[in-house]
Amino acid sequence: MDAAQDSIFALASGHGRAGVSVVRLSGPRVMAALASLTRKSPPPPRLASVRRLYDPQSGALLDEALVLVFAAPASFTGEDVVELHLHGGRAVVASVLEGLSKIKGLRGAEPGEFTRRAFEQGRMDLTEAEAINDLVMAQTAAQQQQALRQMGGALGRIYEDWRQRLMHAYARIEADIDFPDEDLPEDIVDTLRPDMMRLLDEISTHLGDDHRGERLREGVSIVLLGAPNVGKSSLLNALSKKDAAIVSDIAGTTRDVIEVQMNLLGYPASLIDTAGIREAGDSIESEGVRRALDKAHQADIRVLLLDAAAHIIGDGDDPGDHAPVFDLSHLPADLVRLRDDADIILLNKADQLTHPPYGRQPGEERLFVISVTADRGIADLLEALSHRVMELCDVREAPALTRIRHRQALEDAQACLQRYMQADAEHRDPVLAAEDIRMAARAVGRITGQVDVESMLDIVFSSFCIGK
Ligand SMILES: Nc1nc2c(c(=O)[nH]1)N(C=O)[C@@H](CNc1ccc(C(=O)N[C@@H](CCC(=O)O)C(=O)O)cc1)CN2
Ligand SMILES: Nc1nc2c(ncn2[C@@H]2O[C@H](COP(=O)(O)OP(=O)(O)OP(=O)(O)O)[C@@H](O)[C@H]2O)c(=O)[nH]1
Ligand SMILES: [Mg+2]
Repeated sequence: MDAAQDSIFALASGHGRAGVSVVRLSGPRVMAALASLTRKSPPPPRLASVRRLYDPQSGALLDEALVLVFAAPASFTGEDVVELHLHGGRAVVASVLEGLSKIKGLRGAEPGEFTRRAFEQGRMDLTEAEAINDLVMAQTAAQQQQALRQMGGALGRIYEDWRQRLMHAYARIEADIDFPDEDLPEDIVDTLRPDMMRLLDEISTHLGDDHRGERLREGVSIVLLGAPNVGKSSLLNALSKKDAAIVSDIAGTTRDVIEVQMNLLGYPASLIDTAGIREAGDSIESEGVRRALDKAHQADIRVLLLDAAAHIIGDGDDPGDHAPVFDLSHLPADLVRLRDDADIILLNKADQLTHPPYGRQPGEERLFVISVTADRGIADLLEALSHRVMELCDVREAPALTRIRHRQALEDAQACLQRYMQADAEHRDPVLAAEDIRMAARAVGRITGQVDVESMLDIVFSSFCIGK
């Protein structure tokens, strides 16, 4: 039996205790399955109906459920769909899933298999299917908005427009090769050049978005770095308002990477605490330092923490004195090596200074004096971080590119078009020009799933939840 002929089922709602749990079924056998579960004729499509459910083998009563039927093709998958809205709970759900697995022609669904069927039935393109998963995974409002835009087809329409223009150009070159028009000496490849130039521009602009859409989908990483004992874990806990990391006055407390998810003004970030960087005492700590540096290299935003008292020249002991002057010249060697101008620098434990100048330092965009334990300067810092996160994933030209799969396909298309543009007019072979355009069209078509996708569907849908 062809896999698409199987009927599938899965728990579509969350696991565990719940008010209602939804088990969804899709495929040609689901109406028969419903009959053997309810021992009654099915309710009419789209009319919510209460039914007792029985185990198809033992006949034991399993639940009193709300049943919904969607007849093909007017359903989410385009196939016959049955939904069982169960009294939530582990035993009820388990017994119903168990009952379903005893019915011939039915099997548990793979991750993303419902949405995959919707794609295979032509109810949506691949970018829309991916957006459904993004919507499920969305943790913040901005991610939700981006997923909804893509789910509505905004991204797919751009790619499909590009593919159509390429196919059109390809057809014209092919026609010219097959039926050269002796009266028109104008070279078709030259004629198409301005169009293809414009298309190449559009693709390049879309690619040159600094990964904003991808970062919005994945979240911005903020890594806290510094020598042991400077207060990195304390800061993680303060910013996230969670007791996520162990704090102690023993240098070398944190040895592993600790990550908390944050929602900053609707934008997603992961805040990452790391082991203090120093010549490590033992092999566990040195592995911790290695992981810290690893995270530092992948970070979107690096926050370097220093002990304010250790980096000060004259701390303004006399009340009339100027603000203290900080000297950042003696940082740990590893920090010096990776530091750059975009890094945020924090001078912590400023409560130990006589006249601490809390907050952002005048004339310095990224230098903050703070005290985590005294809660000074933290609100300013959070605001600055939020602003930076927003900058990093605020898509100016919506809809934006949202995943590496799309980026790679567009880079392929871009390379083909560049080859087409660069070909010397004198020595151009129209057959090769046509091939460049055709390859560009194929690359773009892979994004929406127009061409060449069978081999990658497993990869695309495996990151989905079971039941979606
Ligand atoms: N209970 C339940 N809630 C759900 C879903 C579901 O499958 N079941 N969805 C998914 O997981 C989403 C809704 N998606 C859906 C999309 C289309 C159709 C559907 O039947 N479409 C028909 C008829 C449209 C109409 O009535 O106007 C069609 O397009 O032909 C159903 C659900 C979110 N909430
Ligand atoms: N006075 C003062 N002490 C602080 C401040 N922030 C943190 N501390 C203390 O400094 C010590 C070390 O804090 P942690 O947050 O564990 O430091 P860490 O940078 O994570 O240290 P490692 O995990 O060892 O790298 C603890 O005793 C904290 O209470 C501060 O602003 N002022
Ligand atoms: Mg720590």
